[in-house]
Amino acid sequence: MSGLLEVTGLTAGYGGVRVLHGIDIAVGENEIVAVLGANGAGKTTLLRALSGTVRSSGEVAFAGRSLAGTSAARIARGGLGHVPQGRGTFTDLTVEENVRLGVISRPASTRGQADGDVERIYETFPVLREMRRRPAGALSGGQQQMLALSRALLARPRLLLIDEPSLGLAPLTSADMFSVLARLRDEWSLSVLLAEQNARASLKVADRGVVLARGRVVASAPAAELAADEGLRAAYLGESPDGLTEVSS
Ligand SMILES: Nc1ncnc2c1ncn2[C@@H]1O[C@H](COP(=O)(O)OP(=O)(O)OP(=O)(O)O)[C@@H](O)[C@H]1O
Repeated sequence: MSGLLEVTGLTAGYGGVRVLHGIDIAVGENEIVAVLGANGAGKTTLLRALSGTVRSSGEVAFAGRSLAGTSAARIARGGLGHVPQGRGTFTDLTVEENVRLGVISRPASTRGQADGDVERIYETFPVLREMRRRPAGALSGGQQQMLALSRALLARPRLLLIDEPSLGLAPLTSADMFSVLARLRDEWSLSVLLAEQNARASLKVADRGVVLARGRVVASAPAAELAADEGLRAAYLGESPDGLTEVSS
């Protein structure tokens, strides 16, 4: 598997307080990698550091190029999309206006195909077509998450960084959300780096998982292996050893 994203020794923090202490992580082409960890482990900071929205040091290579010193805008245009926690939809704008905001981050050479991609998005998420003239604030939480994903897709990313897509969603909606990610990976030829507290559900769709604790990688393994490791889940993911208590998100 070729490494689309290769990160070595990544450190980052806020105002002089270091939060990430030398992270190594890789994502291959068409791979879904789940970054797991309890509250405050550093998942969000890792995604921010990769998208250039938090300053970091260390080596980050994306599609064979170093991202050192690259601005957040260039990183986005270079194919690394970021769907932050909280979705960031503009509730007064219509669904379609929100979707089309993604065009701004598109490489200039692909702007001509934007209409075709909007159509493809509506094929992927028919409910967004039905609601396209409605304000985004009228959508449910799960639909808003689809909208945030759509906007990111319109920027034509090769890798999507997605922060806690299941946050605040009812369990069934959140299960749908994870299966949507697997579909997007296949239909849009994407790789996905997913930050999640919901270990069990995210490991069902992920190929591999990486567990963070206090800003360090404490485990990295195929998803099935991590899912079966009850001791690890109890130690770092807040689940009971019998595996019956799912982490609430
Ligand atoms: N903007 C910020 N300014 C200062 N400290 C921050 C900021 N954002 C996060 N932190 C701190 O960085 C550490 C890691 O937080 P981060 O949000 O990356 O963890 P997380 O694993 O994503 O947790 P959560 O699931 O709660 O989002 C925490 O100690 C947090 O308090």
